[in-house]
Amino acid sequence: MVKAVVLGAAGGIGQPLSLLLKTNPLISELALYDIVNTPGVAADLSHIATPAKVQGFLPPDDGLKKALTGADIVVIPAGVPRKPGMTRLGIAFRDDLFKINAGIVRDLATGIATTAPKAFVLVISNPVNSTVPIVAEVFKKNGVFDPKRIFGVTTLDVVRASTFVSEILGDFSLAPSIKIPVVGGHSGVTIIPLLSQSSHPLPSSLKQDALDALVYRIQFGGDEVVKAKDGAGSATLSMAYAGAEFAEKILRAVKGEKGIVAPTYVHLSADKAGGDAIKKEIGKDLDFFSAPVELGPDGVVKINSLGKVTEYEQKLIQAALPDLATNIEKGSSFIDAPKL
Ligand SMILES: NC(=O)C1=CN([C@@H]2O[C@H](COP(=O)(O)OP(=O)(O)OC[C@H]3O[C@@H](n4cnc5c(N)ncnc54)[C@H](O)[C@@H]3O)[C@@H](O)[C@H]2O)C=CC1
Ligand SMILES: O=C([O-])CC(=O)C(=O)O
Repeated sequence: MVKAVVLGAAGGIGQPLSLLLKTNPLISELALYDIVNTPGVAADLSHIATPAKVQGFLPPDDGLKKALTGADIVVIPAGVPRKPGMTRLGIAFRDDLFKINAGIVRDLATGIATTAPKAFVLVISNPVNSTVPIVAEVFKKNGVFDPKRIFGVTTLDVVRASTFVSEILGDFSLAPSIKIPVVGGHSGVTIIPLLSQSSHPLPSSLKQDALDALVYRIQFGGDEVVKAKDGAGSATLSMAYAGAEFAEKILRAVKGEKGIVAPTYVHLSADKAGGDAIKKEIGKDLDFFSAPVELGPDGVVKINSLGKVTEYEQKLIQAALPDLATNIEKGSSFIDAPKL
């Protein structure tokens, strides 16, 4: 029996993500929580002939607690998305996104820490580089922090890398089999695609400016969608796909499947030796980093090395570090200093 919970289940990501989780045969119970509309979304999904029993919950009558009771895996796409002109973190508009989402994530994390502290927590809400540290701090405050069980979902960057490389290779049918580690964090220059390790090498004729453009497209893929949606939000459907894919990997690992590895943004103490090795590779003592992580029944088994990186990729890593450090500090200090 596996109970999955979606917090923010009525939103742009929440609805298609809940649909995909409802169709996952590994899930037997699906609880949908949001501040609006979950009874309708749950009723709708509950007619689908798959095993998961679906229920919707709202804040009144302890809805969050009821949704989370007995949870094995909790996915959090709650919060506001970007509008054109906003970035995920930083000054002005971006601070508005952080301010709102930081408080939402803190409150939801408190609910998980007090009701389902052993659940795997998958954080989608932006800015991921800061919201994951918020969850970690809340768990520490409640004395239940287990770094092996808290994940920032960076799968959309991995999915985009596969898709965009398939385009360059001129064969979309390759997209599902192209594997590229994308490491670092989840915003702008903190997104580091290690294209030299692609399972399907880029053409040797690819010029430097085309490589730069590809890296830029992976780092700022979110902007493409924000612009195209023209005020109606950011990526939702591709994110739902990516979130469901990552959740499925966790569930397969829990069931005992071995050798499942996925890039994800974790606290580097989740595997002390592996985490220390990453710190050495990047040359900085960061608490969080997205690295290829081997998953098992209790979450993180091993944080894998970044492997052989080119000089170009080492520069991308170095360019990411200042932002990452600032983002992590911003999230971590939010719990101790809630006044912004
Ligand atoms: N990690 C990633 O790769 C990605 C992350 N995102 C982020 O995901 C988040 C959600 O995006 P969308 O679904 O497009 O937004 P949305 O606005 O369509 O949906 C958000 C949902 O959260 C709900 N919500 C707000 N406060 C809540 C609370 N306290 N408890 C429970 N639910 C609450 C809202 O009612 C709404 O239904 C945003 O922060 C966005 O930036 C988006 C795309 C990719
Ligand atoms: O760009 C955004 O704001 C949403 C996001 O995280 C993405 O699409 O990768």
